Amino acid sequence: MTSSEPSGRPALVLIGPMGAGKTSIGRRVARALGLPFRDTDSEIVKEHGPIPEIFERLGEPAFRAIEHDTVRRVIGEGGIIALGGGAPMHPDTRAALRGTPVVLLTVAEHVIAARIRGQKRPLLNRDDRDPVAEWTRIRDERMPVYESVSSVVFDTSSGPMQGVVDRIVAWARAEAIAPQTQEDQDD
Ligand SMILES: Nc1ncnc2c1ncn2[C@@H]1O[C@H](COP(=O)(O)OP(=O)(O)OP(=O)(O)O)[C@@H](O)[C@H]1O
Ligand SMILES: O=C(O)C1=C[C@@H](O)[C@@H](O)[C@H](O)C1
Ligand SMILES: [Mg+2]
Repeated sequence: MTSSEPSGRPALVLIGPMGAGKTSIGRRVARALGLPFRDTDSEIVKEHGPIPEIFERLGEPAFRAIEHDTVRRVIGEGGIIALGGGAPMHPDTRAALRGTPVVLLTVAEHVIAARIRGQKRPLLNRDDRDPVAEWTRIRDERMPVYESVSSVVFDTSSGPMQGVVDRIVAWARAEAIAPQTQEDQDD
């Protein structure tokens, strides 16, 4: 069986800080590989409504519990999966990631302001705190955890998004965790 067939295991999971590109890049990687794409934030929104409202109504711990249930379900479904920025902080989620190829996307602080502008991210829009300073604080706090569960790191700060997509697709094929091109199969 190749990893293009549903195996009950994800071909690849994307993690990383808010705005690193997990959703945008994950969707394109899935399209390039002909695999299904799931985004845990979108799944949560479908079932529970907008994320800022969940934070407001129920608080962050309740969001994390919902998120963990969603991640566990989605991980069981296979394909290319983008996690929410904070998902790997849950120990059970880290355990669920064991044995799965995990791609860490990073992005430099100097480009994050443009990416998060105009978006509602509850952890970055608290009180009168500066969203970029909050982003950096949270990124620094989480980075050791991200690194501890990742198989490979790609930075998305510069160059066209498609360049990162191509590098992830090539890596996934080289690691034999994604369908090969016809040329590869003919070798
Ligand atoms: N080279 C690039 N790589 C990734 N994203 C880029 C790039 N250049 C611009 N962007 C933009 O940055 C934003 C990345 O946001 P995206 O929602 O994909 O991040 P995310 O990692 O899924 O964040 P979150 O943790 O909040 O879900 C998008 O609006 C995307 O168009
Ligand atoms: O980094 C985080 O904690 C978050 C990232 C987003 O993907 C959402 O899951 C939510 O806004 C929280
Ligand atoms: Mg996302």
